[in-house]
Amino acid sequence: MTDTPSFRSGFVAIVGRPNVGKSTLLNHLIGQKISITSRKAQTTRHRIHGIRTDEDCQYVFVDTPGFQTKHMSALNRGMNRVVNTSLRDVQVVLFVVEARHYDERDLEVVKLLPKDVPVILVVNKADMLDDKAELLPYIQKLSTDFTYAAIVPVSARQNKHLDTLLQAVREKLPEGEMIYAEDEITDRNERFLASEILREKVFRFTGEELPYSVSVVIEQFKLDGKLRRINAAILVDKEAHKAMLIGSKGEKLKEIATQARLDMEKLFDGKVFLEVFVKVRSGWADSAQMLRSLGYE
Ligand SMILES: Nc1nc2c(ncn2[C@@H]2O[C@H](COP(=O)(O)OP(=O)(O)OP(=O)(O)O)[C@@H](O)[C@H]2O)c(=O)[nH]1
Repeated sequence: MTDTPSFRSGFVAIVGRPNVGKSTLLNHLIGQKISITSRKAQTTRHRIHGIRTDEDCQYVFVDTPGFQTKHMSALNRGMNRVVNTSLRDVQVVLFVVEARHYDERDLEVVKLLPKDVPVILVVNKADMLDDKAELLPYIQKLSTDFTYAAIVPVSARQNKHLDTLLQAVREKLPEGEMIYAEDEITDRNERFLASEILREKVFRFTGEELPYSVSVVIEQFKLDGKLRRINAAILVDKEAHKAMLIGSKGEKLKEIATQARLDMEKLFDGKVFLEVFVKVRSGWADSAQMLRSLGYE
């Protein structure tokens, strides 16, 4: 008698301090770019579900924002709440750290790890170690801070050992039916994806000059036949930031909007008419109402 493995499914949260590679990991695990990565820390501010359906398992990933301890504005407090909330209803937590750097910011996240949900420690960027023998003592050190269900070194960027990771996750998921239809990749709509793309361009074209409090709001998203008409606002908290974004003769904003439009057209597979405004909103990062309107509860 052959023993076919039973189907398993469940929710998996990805947590870790900024810049450890959570978005990269998610993208590679689900094989499609839905969450935007950037070299600038903390670009992921929303929960994103990514779904991977294999023959014997469906993984529903929850991507949580980086855990920011440096600037505790209302925005960041909101983000910490998102981290907490997203850990409550999952079956497995992936705690991502870097192969080389482990500091007090990682320990802040350790404090949030649930005791009643299996936590798998994902040691990412293993490709950065010249000598792989460094891994073992490093892992030993990390495992004294928490009782992990498994520890898996990977390279998200190079797609290394992701199969091992998926296997480790599957073992911890309960037997059950598919949660989402097979062709659903993300539960985020085009409006959200448009704002993510624009936000990525803002960070890319302004480098380190702009603070993290910059935000993007899609004010209008209309389908006009096959054309998508999108009006977006980039919210900044100082006139100086507005000038920085607009650039001399509006060159920078034009470049940002053009690159964003091209990416949107590729993703939506259709023409996009994109208008982008820059607005100054003083003290917005501390406005509870603003947080709500951006989807943070
Ligand atoms: N060398 C190496 N770099 C990686 C790997 N995975 C991610 N990176 C890089 O690390 C940087 C941060 O990656 P992200 O995926 O944006 O990190 P994140 O944890 O989602 O960051 P936040 O959104 O700030 O929380 C990017 O420049 C990635 O290309 C990896 O396996 N190896």
